[in-house]
Amino acid sequence: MTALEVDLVVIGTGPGGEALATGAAKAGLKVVAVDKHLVGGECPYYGCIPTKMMVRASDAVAEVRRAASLAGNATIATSWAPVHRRVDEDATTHWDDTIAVDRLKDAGATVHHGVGRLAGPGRVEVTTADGEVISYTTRRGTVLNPGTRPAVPPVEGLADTPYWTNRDAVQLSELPASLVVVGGGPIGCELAQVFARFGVRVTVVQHGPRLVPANEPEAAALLAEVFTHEGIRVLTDVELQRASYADGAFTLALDTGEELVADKVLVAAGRTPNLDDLGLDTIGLDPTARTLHVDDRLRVQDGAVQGRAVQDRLWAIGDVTGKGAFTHVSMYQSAVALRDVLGEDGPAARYHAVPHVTFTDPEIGGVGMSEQQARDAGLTVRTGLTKLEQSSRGFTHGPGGHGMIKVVEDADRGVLVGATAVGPAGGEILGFLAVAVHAEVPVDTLRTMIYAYPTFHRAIESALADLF
Ligand SMILES: Cc1cc2nc3c(=O)[nH]c(=O)nc-3n(C[C@H](O)[C@H](O)[C@H](O)COP(=O)(O)OP(=O)(O)OC[C@H]3O[C@@H](n4cnc5c(N)ncnc54)[C@H](O)[C@@H]3O)c2cc1C
Ligand SMILES: NC(=O)c1ccc[n+]([C@@H]2O[C@H](COP(=O)([O-])OP(=O)(O)OC[C@H]3O[C@@H](n4cnc5c(N)ncnc54)[C@H](O)[C@@H]3O)[C@@H](O)[C@H]2O)c1
Repeated sequence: MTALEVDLVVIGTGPGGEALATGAAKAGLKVVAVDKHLVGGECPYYGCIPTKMMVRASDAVAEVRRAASLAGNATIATSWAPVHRRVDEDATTHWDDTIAVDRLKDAGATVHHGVGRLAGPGRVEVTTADGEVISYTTRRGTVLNPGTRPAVPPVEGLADTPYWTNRDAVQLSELPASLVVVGGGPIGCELAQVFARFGVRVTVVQHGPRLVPANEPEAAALLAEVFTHEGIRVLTDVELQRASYADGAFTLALDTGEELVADKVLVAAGRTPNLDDLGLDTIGLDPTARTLHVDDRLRVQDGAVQGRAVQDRLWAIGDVTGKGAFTHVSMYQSAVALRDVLGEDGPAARYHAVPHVTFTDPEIGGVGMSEQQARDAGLTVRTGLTKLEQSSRGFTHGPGGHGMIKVVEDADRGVLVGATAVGPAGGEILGFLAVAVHAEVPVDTLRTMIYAYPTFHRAIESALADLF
């Protein structure tokens, strides 16, 4: 075993870990970054980037189909080949991270492909891909950014079938004729719509009462309506009881008595945090935990003792902090933690205005609290809602113009604490609402400004007028 001393070890290079390692190395620290798979993490290779390329393609298909009622005959002979090519070549360079590794090395970091584990306070053990074990003592500390992997629900027989996860779904070169998507969260919904628009017969099995449950129920209802209209079968409040695979077909038994038969099954039923093989027990933390407690500088806390760091100089960022499993949260935390690592001043992390967008069509953007969360927090809540179709822009847009704006006000303070924007550009409209929630802009100010006509965002004015 080789023993070395460095300033900082970053275990896991998701988007935040990669950025933090780069920043620390550029600032002159001796940095080691270790990833057991690809530098950059889930987002560029199996998550955001490839799936948004797929979404872009399926939106193009939908727009061609809508053109018929707007501009005359248009037909499209869909092909998955260009989608696969873009994902394979442009997005992931064949799932090869050489460019990212070189970028990190150019910044001055040492990069290992291997597994990093804590080995007691201030110590990290790295087992490289070729079996070498290096023991690092860290002068500044360690940053944990291990991310998550797909969770597999404990359904009888499922583990023995060749089910897909998001990792398989983004690598497809050909599409199946039929697909069951298990899970109606963002991954399940984005991919269900993509594949359906390319001609796959899709059924979504969601064990909760609605799709995309992290969003307002009105948004979920609208999405279910659009899915049904597009030919996607949406089953909510159903439990998958058994799964089997034989002769090239999956059979899924539901608690309703129905048996679904499909060519493929995509499991998109949540994520398992990569905390179980990180050596957390060597510093007194529970390796079976689902999240790591962090303070507003991302220092890992002893969950049992309020305000006590588990050890000096251990940070965690990204999905495992439980503050929102999004790339922008990982990146935001990365910047806050980097300042702390470097001993620089700057704003602490706040999460009152975390935005999120599910890139279905319509896009579902949300920021801050839902109405229910605001009520549960004991706020005096007023809400306002307007349908996009009732706005001039929604009306002129015609097909594909479904959407809504919902705003949630803390009436005692007269500020928005949450908002939802659903529509063709829901994620972009959300930007306006994110500023309002983040900066706590008074509702009176929002009500008395000028909204360009006829934009989608002008519907925000109507939602504000509806507050009661
Ligand atoms: C299909 C899909 C679509 C998504 N779309 C979006 C989107 O549109 N927008 C958005 O904001 N978010 C999206 N996300 C979520 C986003 O990918 C994650 O929030 C983001 O990657 C941040 O994760 P992270 O920084 O926690 O780490 P991850 O990206 O999960 O990376 C963690 C890294 O740590 C490595 N690692 C783990 N344990 C060890 C260890 N012991 N030693 C060494 N290395 C280790 C892993 O190999 C991995 O490379 C999507 C996710 C999926 C799955
Ligand atoms: N556009 C985006 O920002 C985006 C896109 C995709 C993923 N993500 C991130 O990745 C995370 C993981 O996404 P996800 O969709 O896998 O997880 P999720 O936890 O958000 O949703 C999974 C869904 O599966 C359902 N489910 C769980 N077990 C089930 C079972 N046995 N049968 C049927 N349904 C079951 C749950 O009710 C839940 O609604 C998300 O929380 C999100 O933060 C973000």
